[in-house]
Amino acid sequence: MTGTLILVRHGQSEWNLKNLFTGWRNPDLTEKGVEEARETGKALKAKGIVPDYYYTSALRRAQHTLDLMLEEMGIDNVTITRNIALNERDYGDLAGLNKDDARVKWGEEQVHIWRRSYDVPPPGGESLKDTADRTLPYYETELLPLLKAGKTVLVAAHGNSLRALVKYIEDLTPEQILAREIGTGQPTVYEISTDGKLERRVEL
Ligand SMILES: O=C(O)[C@H](O)COP(=O)(O)O
Repeated sequence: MTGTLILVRHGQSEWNLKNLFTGWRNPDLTEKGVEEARETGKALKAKGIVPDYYYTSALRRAQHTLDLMLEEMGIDNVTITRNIALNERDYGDLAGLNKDDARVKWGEEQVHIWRRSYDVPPPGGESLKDTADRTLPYYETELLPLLKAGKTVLVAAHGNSLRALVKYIEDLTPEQILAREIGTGQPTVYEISTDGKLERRVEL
């Protein structure tokens, strides 16, 4: 029996809307973000998916996304595990800055390197590799045993913590993962075999 892993990026946040680097800062969802989370919850419900376990980060936008999805799925009274291992990449000194202002200040190329290189961290923050170094051990110790046992696990998290997981699960190169954008509210669904390997990606 395969396990099912559902990864969902939080809906649009107030800082996504304002085009600000967010990282570990803690804005909530916009109205559009609320709607995106609800739509994803409805899509999972329509597929008859009922998760056994629920995980999210320590940040409000991901927690709120999960709560809204559960509401749409008609699920309540479940245990939700929150852990900073699933937090967004820490954007360090860039957090709170406008992404276009940062391009003017440091140049398009430098900002692109900070945002989309694999192992160059922004000043005072984490690279995608640093993010993977906390996200993957958590996946391996907490989530993978459940998936190997055939459980369905729902994770509401962030663009870059999810990118770290997607890279590992799909065995992508740094170049491949950096070209992969995960939209707000977007689900990625995998079936994982009893030996912990990716069996297939499922389109919702
Ligand atoms: O933290 C942020 O600013 C965003 O959620 C992700 O930003 P990115 O697209 O620059 O990686």
